[in-house]
Amino acid sequence: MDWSTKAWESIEEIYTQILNLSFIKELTSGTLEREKFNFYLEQDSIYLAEFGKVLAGIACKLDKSEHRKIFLSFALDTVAVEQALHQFYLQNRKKVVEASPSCLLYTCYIHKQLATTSIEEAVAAILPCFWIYKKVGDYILENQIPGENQYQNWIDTYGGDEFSEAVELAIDICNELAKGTTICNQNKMIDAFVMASKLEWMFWKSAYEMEEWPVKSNIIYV
Ligand SMILES: Cc1ncc(CN)c(N)n1
Repeated sequence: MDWSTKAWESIEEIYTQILNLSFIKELTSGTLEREKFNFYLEQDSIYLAEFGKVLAGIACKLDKSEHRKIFLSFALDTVAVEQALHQFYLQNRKKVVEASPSCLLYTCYIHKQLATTSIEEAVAAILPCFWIYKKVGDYILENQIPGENQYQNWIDTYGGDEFSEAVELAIDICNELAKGTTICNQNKMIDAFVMASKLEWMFWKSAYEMEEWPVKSNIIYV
């Protein structure tokens, strides 16, 4: 069994719980309140900015030039496509938004992986960002009720064939890196993959709840 098969089997339950989230159910039916979707997109813009930096950082650490090129293209293309999607829905709204606790936790986690763990673990930590979104996009495409859905543009970005190519490349690189490393490190890669998958679940849950910080501040800038 290759590394990615074991990794996906390790998160089957988390994935099922993602599909059962109200956010995903209402995105599928198109009934998700726009306010919750906008909250999600604003937090996702913060997430994607950090995700892009981590992808570029991973590229710098990869030994194979082919892998480096792929990660640099992820940093440029994939993130650009997603940011364009945000502009479509938010019409370049320039609201200053603070990262929610879950968003901050997730972005700090992927930066921590890049800064303090092996390159294999760092790559494993970003794989759920690709793979879970692809699965969720396909799931929504297959299960949505035919007709107008105000979130169709979002659904089409992740479901269907275009995003698949990037996802397959990311999975293949993980498998190749896993093959070239120790069993112990392969297991650490699984841990990173599982943790990032939990953080994906939290990110959607926190968007639906429009998560706030439990303590407020009254910042006075100079
Ligand atoms: C939180 C999150 N995770 C993953 C993706 C898809 N790259 C995203 N846009 N946002």
